[in-house]
Amino acid sequence: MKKWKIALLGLGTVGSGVVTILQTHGERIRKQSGAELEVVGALVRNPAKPRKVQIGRDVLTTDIQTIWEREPDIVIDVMGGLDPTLGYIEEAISRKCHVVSANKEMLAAYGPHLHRLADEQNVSLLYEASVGGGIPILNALSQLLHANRITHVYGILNGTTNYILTKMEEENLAYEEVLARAQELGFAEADPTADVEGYDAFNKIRIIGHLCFGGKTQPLASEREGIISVTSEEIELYGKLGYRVKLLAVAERQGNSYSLRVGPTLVPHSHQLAGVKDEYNAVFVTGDIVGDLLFTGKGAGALPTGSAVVEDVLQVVSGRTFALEQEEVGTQTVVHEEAEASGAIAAFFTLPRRETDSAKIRLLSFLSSEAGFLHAVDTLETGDASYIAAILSGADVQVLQAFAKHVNAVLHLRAVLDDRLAHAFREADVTLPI
Ligand SMILES: NC(=O)C1=CN([C@@H]2O[C@H](COP(=O)(O)OP(=O)(O)OC[C@H]3O[C@@H](n4cnc5c(N)ncnc54)[C@H](OP(=O)(O)O)[C@@H]3O)[C@@H](O)[C@H]2O)C=CC1
Ligand SMILES: N[C@@H](CC=O)C(=O)O
Repeated sequence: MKKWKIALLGLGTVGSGVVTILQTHGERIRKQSGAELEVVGALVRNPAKPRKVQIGRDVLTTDIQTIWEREPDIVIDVMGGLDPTLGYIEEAISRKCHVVSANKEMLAAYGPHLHRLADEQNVSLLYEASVGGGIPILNALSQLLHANRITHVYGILNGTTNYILTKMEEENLAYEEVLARAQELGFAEADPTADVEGYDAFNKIRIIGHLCFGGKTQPLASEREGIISVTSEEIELYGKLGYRVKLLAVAERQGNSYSLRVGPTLVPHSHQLAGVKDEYNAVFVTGDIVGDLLFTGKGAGALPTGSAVVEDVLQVVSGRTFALEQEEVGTQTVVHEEAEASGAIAAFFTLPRRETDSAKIRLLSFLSSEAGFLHAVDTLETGDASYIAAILSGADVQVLQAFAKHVNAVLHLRAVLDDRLAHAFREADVTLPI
């Protein structure tokens, strides 16, 4: 039986999950793969820190040279970040180590570069855990959908924000409280700003973009928005209109180019993505031959993510690697507002209490007659403010923004994922809640 020496870079949430799986499933892994996996080193910052797994003190090191001296066959990056991680991974490849990584930040920025180095050294590079936790989405895109041209990918790709949005809606908990819980559960990034401001989901959709549309593209950050502006009042009002707010990541082929976008999006209660709750992720893929596919599972946490890492290690043992899409398409950058101008858009207005009822009436009357085609509207009053939620087609974003300013309202615009609205255009009959 061939022995494979493994070095872990990092032994936190995911690294501990990997070690746990190797310990609990070692016998099964040996039988299934015909390989003996041995952890010969684990790079950490603080070797004295209590660990969630039993591991020999001599395995831990703070010195990368010690890792190289142990001559690993496979290096697993569960450490995260760009610096010094990228340098370590370049070094690992130059030493002809196979690489498995969970590090979406690094792969979104340097995936094509690392693929080139890995190809030159003829080693495997796999990173299933970087997108969708335990869901085998990248293996499917990279290895099982070659004949298909992927036309769309819609995903809930961040467990932390999906957990926050779910708990805000179902348990009426405050944003800060749920974020703290997500951190305790090990879902959130070291700096949770990456989760709540949409950078993490953007990195993941960018990695999907490389695999579906090729690696030579540089999308702009202006297409990314997180959930920090989403309030419980907004969730409640859109809920009354039949929608759930989800942080959706979208990659879409457009002719010979494609667009990437991340933002809070209204998903109708009847849509499969609306039922994806807590830390679960889901990826909706459309191929030109196969049609629609839906992948779902836990998108964060030690064991789901550890499972993806260990399965990648077994792919390495079988001689497999990920491959980028070969048919390059150019990139068309779609700015958030433009993306929505052609279809439906959701507008959420907050009017401070000091504004008179007349501002609310003017706003409702503008929405019903001048702002575009109004599909649905509802209002909510609290001690502090009045809220108006509207779903419109054919609205001019600049006109909406100007009118909001005119009546001293704060406006948040959201994308809407609802094919039914195209058909409902000019058929709906909306009664104003005045
Ligand atoms: N948590 C999750 O659910 C998921 C995480 N990921 C990704 O997996 C990676 C790891 O995440 P996670 O396990 O949550 O992170 P943690 O913060 O829990 O663990 C990071 C580990 O890396 C070590 N480390 C960090 N920087 C250095 C450094 N400069 N030198 C040596 N060791 C270092 C830490 O050492 P020490 O323990 O001594 O501090 C720790 O063991 C990240 O890329 C993350 O984005 C991907 C999918 C899901
Ligand atoms: N912070 C990430 C962890 C997994 O990628 C998330 O919440 O999804």
